[in-house]
Amino acid sequence: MISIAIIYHSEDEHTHALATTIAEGIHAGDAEPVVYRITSEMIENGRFIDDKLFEKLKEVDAIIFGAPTYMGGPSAQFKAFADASSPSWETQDWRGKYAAGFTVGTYPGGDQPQTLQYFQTLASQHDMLWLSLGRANIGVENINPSGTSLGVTAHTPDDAQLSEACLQTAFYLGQHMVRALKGVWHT
Ligand SMILES: Cc1cc2nc3c(=O)[nH]c(=O)nc-3n(C[C@H](O)[C@H](O)[C@H](O)COP(=O)(O)O)c2cc1C
Repeated sequence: MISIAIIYHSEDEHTHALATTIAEGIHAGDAEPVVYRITSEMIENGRFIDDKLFEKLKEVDAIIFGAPTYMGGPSAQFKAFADASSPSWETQDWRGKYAAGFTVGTYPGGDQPQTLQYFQTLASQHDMLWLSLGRANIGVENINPSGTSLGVTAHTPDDAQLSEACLQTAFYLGQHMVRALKGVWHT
């Protein structure tokens, strides 16, 4: 069975809600999500350490990265994970796997695409294949309201719940990744 890792950090549950919804989209496509939440407690002296995670990531077919946007980039907790992927980079363990990303910020123009650009750079360092959303709204209503092609962006004015459109975009990404891995593209 196709397995897709979702590796993310979330403090206040918004990124977590997107991760959960992406996992539902993966399930709906008849594939297995491997969901892993990075927490601050996993980081000691600035270093994220979990050798078992990196062993597991060798086996999955794709990795989807997620983090809140903090000061125009991914949160430090996510960055600690990314830095800890350096040994996997040395041996190019993730080469040829698909990658994608999602993020949340307070403001509609809160620099969320910068976070996605960082994820894309991380994926490129690992020689992964970036899965964009393209024009994800073709034939599908009420998704990707920001029109961001790099991945899923959401915003949470006044710390409110995520909009239905943001959640549907996350669900779409999960399904989209499964379709990409099966080589069956949405029209
Ligand atoms: C240190 C810090 C920096 C932040 N920087 C940004 C930012 O650059 N742009 C933005 O739109 N929101 C920013 N936010 C808001 C968070 O992205 C927002 O609260 C998000 O929902 C947090 O995700 P979470 O609920 O998964 O923890 C920042 C929040 C914190 C705590």
